[in-house]
This record gives sequence, structure tokens and C-alpha cells, in this order.
Amino acid sequence: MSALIPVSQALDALFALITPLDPEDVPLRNAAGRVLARDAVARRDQPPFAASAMDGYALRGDEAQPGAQFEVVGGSAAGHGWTGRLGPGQAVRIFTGAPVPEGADRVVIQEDVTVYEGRITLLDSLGSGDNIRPAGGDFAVGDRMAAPRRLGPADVALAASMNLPELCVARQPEVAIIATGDELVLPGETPSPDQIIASNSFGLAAMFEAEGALVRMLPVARDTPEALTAVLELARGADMIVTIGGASVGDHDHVGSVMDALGMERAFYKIAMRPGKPLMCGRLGDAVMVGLPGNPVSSMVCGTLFVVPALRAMQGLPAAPVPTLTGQLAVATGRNGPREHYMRATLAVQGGTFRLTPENRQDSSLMTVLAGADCLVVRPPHAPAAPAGSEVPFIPLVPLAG
Ligand SMILES: Nc1nc2c(c(=O)[nH]1)N[C@H]1C(S)=C(S)[C@@H](COP(=O)(O)OP(=O)(O)OC[C@H]3O[C@@H](n4cnc5c(N)ncnc54)[C@H](O)[C@@H]3O)O[C@H]1N2
Ligand code: MOO
Repeated sequence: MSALIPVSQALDALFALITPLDPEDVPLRNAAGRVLARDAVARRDQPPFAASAMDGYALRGDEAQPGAQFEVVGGSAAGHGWTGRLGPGQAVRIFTGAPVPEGADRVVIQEDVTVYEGRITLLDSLGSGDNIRPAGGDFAVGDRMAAPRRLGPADVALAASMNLPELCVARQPEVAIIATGDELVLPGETPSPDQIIASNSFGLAAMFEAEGALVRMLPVARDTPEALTAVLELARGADMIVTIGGASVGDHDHVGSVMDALGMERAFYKIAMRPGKPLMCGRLGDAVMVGLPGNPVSSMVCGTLFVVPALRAMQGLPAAPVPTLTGQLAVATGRNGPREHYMRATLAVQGGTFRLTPENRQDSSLMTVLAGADCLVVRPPHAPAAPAGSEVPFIPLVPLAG
């Protein structure tokens, strides 16, 4: 039997199969979640003029003394600036977001003045700031939002304020998912006594879509080479083909042999990882092929560690493993075997430190355990027993804030 290859080496071999997808222009409304492929360049300054940060009165800062009086000579509102020039002893009524008139260099908030017959008198306790946002203080024409970058809501708002109605983003990877096995029926169908519900494909589809993929969910392939070959036909044109199950050594595990028969260039098969040993990757025509193990937790953990980084790289993001953080074991854990172990664990924050509790049951069939886990604690091959308090790397599975 060939040696199991380390996880990092397998991931590099997968990255080597990937060609970044072409960019395309999309309307700003469709840009959230996509990966910016070309820098977004500001078409204007923001704010385009010195703008008031508060509701109040614009005046000359050197005249702003407690008790000083000013004649109110005009008004400047957002969208309707005052076009005159402020003279000595004059003030302009101004509102948040409005252009500060020429000659004024301070806004005194309305809470700090009294108003009487078109004149204002400043009170004793004037705030110290000038309450003015300088022109171009946020960004200037030509400033850039750099690619590559996964566009979040704030990025979309920034691009809008740069006056960019479209953004150039990476095309979404099309991923064909094929579950294999005679035992599988879809959720809602009536299984025979020896059948189960296909669950992995649904979890993986959600995972890939969260990474920007367009998922083509293909029919379940029954356990014959002919059935798998027929379903693979339906995957034509996909950027990535992900099979689930049938990856191991049993009489009904056909994925490897069918892929070989179809001419897949195999990058690797079987890795030193737990769960997920029988992972397979290669290239079939223009598509990257990932053969995930069938055990539900194995398929989801391999999806997290391999498919997610691959989808990111396809969209032009750096080819990098999913990031790890460091935490402390809340309980002791035993020594590890020859495969890197990704232990399902819960997480608590104590005194600013992540405290990690691996679940007692780590069998790769237990979806209740994975769904209840917050993170994967990473135990390298042959790691010695680790007492409570040991620092260990972990991969978050849930957002750590909120
Ligand atoms: N003699 C050996 N047996 C096994 C080995 C081995 O090295 N020698 N490896 C084990 C490991 S590790 C894993 S992981 C599994 C993976 O096997 P397959 O990829 O061939 O997966 P299947 O046999 O098709 O299925 C395993 C398990 O998962 C269920 N399954 C499959 N697809 C789905 C799906 N879409 N949704 C829900 N559940 C699914 C399937 O019913 C089985 O229970 O092999 C070990 N065996
Ligand atoms: O690696 Mo298998 O994924 O141990 O169950």
C-alpha cells in the first residue's frame, strides 16, 4: 500500500491543479460575497467638499469665544450648500453633511448657542473640535480598494461611494456534487430498511455556496461503474467535480477506478488525516476532481480543509490553508496516531483565552457531534499526550464574534 501523504503536501498538490477563473463585471448589487479581481479605483473624493459633522452654526474659529455674537446670514443643508462667503461676525446655519461655506473653519453645535432674532450667542462651554470633515478625508480620486478581496457589505458600500456601479470580480466556480451509494435516498423520500438519507451533499453544497460557488447537485450515482460514469457525464463544464463516498477499498467503491478509466490525472489518493484518509484529487479534462470519503464527518472536514481553500484559490485569493488560531486544551488528551487528527471540540473564552474541549466521541459518522462542535483541534501525527492547559492549534467552524 502506498504511504499516506501529509495534509499540507496534499493541499499543495491540490493547489497545483488550480487555474484562477476569469474575471467578469457585475452590478454592485450582485457583488457582495464575490472576490474582487481588479482594484476598485475611486472616481471622486469623499467627502467631495469640507462637510459639517454636526447640526449647528458655521463660523470663523478665531471668533469662537464664549459670549461672542454672530449674525446668521444664510443656511447650508445637505444637498443645498450656501454659496456666499462668510464675513467677520457672521455665521451660517448648517446641518450634518452640508458643505461648510467659504470663510468658515468651525461648526459650533446648536446645543452650545442661544438664538434670538437672527443672531446667535455662544455659550460658555464650547466643545473643542471644529466638527468639520475635510474634503477627501475618507478617500480621494484614484484611491484603491485592492484586489483580491472577498467583498463584504462595507466593501460594497465603499465601492458605491467611490461611484462605481459595477465591479470586476472572479467568475463563480461551478461545482458538481455527486453522492454515490445504493444506500442513499434524498431527504423527504421513503428509504427501504437498509437505506439512509443522503446528507453530505446538502452540507457540502451549503459550505461551497458560502465560499461563492455555484453548485450543481447531480443525481445520486448507484454503486456501479456504469451509473457513476453516466452521472459524471452530467458534470461536464463544471470547474470542479466533487464525489462523495465510494473512495475506499471495498468491492462497491468505484470512484478511483472510474476516474482512472475516464483518464483522470491523479494528484494523490489517501492522506495521513483523521477523519478523511481516503481523499482523492486529480484533474479530469478542465475540471479539478475531489473524491471525498463517504463518512459524513470525514466529507465535511475534508471539504473544510481542502475544497474551501481550493475554491478560494480558484477565485484569485491566496492559495493558503484555512487559518488556525491557538487555544488551550481544557482537558487532557491522549497521544495521537500516525494521522493528523482534526478533533471535533467545543470552545469557550475564559480570561481572553480560547479553552477547547474535544468531544469524547470522535467517530467519523457522528453528525450530531460535528454540528455541536465549534472548532477542530489539530493534533499533528504522533503528537504526544497533551495535559490540560497545553497550547494547541484549532480551526474555528463558527464565527467567533456575535
Ligand atoms: N477495509 C477498509 N475499510 C475502510 C477503510 C480502510 O482503509 N480499509 N477506510 C475507512 C475510512 S477511514 C473511511 S472515511 C471510509 C470511507 O469510505 P468511502 O469513501 O468508500 O465511503 P462509503 O463506503 O461509500 O461510505 C462510508 C459511510 O458514509 C455513508 N455515506 C456515504 N455517502 C453519504 C452521503 N452522501 N450522505 C450520508 N452518508 C453517506 C455511507 O452510507 C457509509 O456509512 O471507509 C472506511 N472503510
Ligand atoms: O478517515 Mo475515515 O474518514 O477515519 O472515517
